[in-house]
Amino acid sequence: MGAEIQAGQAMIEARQLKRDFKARGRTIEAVRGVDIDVAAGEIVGFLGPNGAGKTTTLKMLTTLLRPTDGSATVAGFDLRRDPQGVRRNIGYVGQAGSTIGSARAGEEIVSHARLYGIDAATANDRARNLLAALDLADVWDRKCGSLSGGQRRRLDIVMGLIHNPRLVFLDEPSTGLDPQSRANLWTHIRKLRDELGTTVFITTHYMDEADSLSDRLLIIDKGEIVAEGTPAELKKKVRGDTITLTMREEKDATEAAGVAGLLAGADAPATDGHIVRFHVSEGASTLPVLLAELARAGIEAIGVEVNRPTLDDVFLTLTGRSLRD
Ligand SMILES: Nc1ncnc2c1ncn2[C@@H]1O[C@H](COP(=O)(O)OP(=O)(O)OP(=O)(O)O)[C@@H](O)[C@H]1O
Repeated sequence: MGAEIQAGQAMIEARQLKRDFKARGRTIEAVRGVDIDVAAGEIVGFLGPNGAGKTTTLKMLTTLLRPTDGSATVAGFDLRRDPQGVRRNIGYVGQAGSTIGSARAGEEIVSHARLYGIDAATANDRARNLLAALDLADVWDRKCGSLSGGQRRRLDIVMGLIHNPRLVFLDEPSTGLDPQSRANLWTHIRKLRDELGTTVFITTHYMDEADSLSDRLLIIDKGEIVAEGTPAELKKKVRGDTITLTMREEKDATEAAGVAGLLAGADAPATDGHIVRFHVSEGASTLPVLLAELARAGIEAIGVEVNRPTLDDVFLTLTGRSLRD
């Protein structure tokens, strides 16, 4: 048995967790030995570009995939020695969702709870409480397929929490939702932590989601953790502002990058099609100089933006690439 975990103690402690895949005679090092520490009661965002190793890591931590190497304790249970213990004490909400469209929401949750050996009366009580907590009190008799995208995602979360796990994994929970439903989902995830004390480990490739929802972030790239800290701490790593120029022609972008690279305090500009992006220590005072230099070179920008540092800039600074790539 794993001991009861108090707030602030380790809920996930992974050491050098590694997973290779063999495909067509090649070895793909999907996760190259990551250390992950999550304390009880935290909301931790796991952020990285497509193919970085988020899902593979999540599958290892939830016992769905065996690590090639390394060790982990999850919710107080050893991943290798007691995968059953891990499974019983975590919730997992995958990308695909777990509800059947033609089933009625209340019955669906109760039958899911019965799979965990929870008696019908307890399952009923818990289902009603969780539905109320996620603003779904009136969907009990509704068919799952008739719910909105946001409601259905929250219903998936209810399913993942029905056995009272202390730790829940959410794999890209807001993918496909409109901005308003996404913001609403974040409010509910925060409420889960605040009211039930649930530890939340959430994968996402949305920077705004990672930024506004997470207490702490882990950024993964090419199977390795490249940064870790609160969103504010990470953004402090990036000094200055980002200037983004949109040019009419791709060849203008190359020329504009040449001009921008000569400005005082500018780093090496990155071009992407018609777009040129670079950092300067102070955007507002650099802008007039930049526009004058572009005019002198006979090139005109059709769009100019100055932005404060984002998590994408953190990633760009660390890896030289954009998270969106
Ligand atoms: N079963 C598999 N067989 C072979 N290669 C795999 C397998 N699963 C994942 N990979 C590879 O491992 C790497 C990491 O994939 P993973 O799905 O963990 O990334 P991800 O960060 O979750 O990406 P996404 O945001 O696209 O879901 C990728 O190069 C992927 O192609």
